[in-house]
Amino acid sequence: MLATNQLTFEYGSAKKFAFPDVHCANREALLILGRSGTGKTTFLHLLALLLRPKSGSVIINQTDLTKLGPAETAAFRAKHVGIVYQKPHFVSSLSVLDNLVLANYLADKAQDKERARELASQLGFADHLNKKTNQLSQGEQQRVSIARAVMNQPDIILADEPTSSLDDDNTDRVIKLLREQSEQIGASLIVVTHDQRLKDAFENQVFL
Ligand SMILES: Nc1ncnc2c1ncn2[C@@H]1O[C@H](COP(=O)(O)OP(=O)(O)OP(=O)(O)O)[C@@H](O)[C@H]1O
Repeated sequence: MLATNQLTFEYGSAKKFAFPDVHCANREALLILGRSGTGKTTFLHLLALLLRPKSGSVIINQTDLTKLGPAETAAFRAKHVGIVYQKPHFVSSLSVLDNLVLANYLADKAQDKERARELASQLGFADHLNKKTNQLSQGEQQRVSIARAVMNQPDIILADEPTSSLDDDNTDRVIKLLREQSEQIGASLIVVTHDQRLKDAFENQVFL
């Protein structure tokens, strides 16, 4: 479960944001829509406490993330939050498999190569596990990114514009995979996007 309460943020005094309150229960999905520049990435980064709000709270399960110190926040995020970034960030010197188990390492968990292989076959990139990530197409990298986000069975999955560079077929596929994965592990799924194609795929929507 994720809930926010009266979140505000500033990039200096010229750029101020007051975000609407959002709530997303376990197994629910929420689409946050907004045009370019309305603060979607900023909002997603506040939900993951990658940015610290000026005021307000971010509650995940029973924990108010804004009350945690930096080290506790990083540990909480690694264990409980899976993030699919707008542009996938991988360690380019590592294989796809090692990029996946890196998520275990960062969450202080045992490396689970079996789960990585299982996710790779579910998400359709099992043949690429030993390749470097830059040898994969954009659509394949996006699927690896989803697998990495769910490696630790997080409570919350946050996805930033996961479909903006994909064609219609891959867009449908990525949204289906995100929804299936979040339902399988009982997570809350929050997607921020300007991609109007996603409007029909989500019942719960908030506009920034
Ligand atoms: N580090 C920063 N310092 C100052 N201003 C910033 C910074 N990051 C973003 N902004 C500004 O804040 C606003 C919101 O940016 P943000 O990236 O959150 O928007 P967005 O809705 O995700 O946009 P897009 O859909 O184009 O990715 C923009 O006007 C941007 O220029």
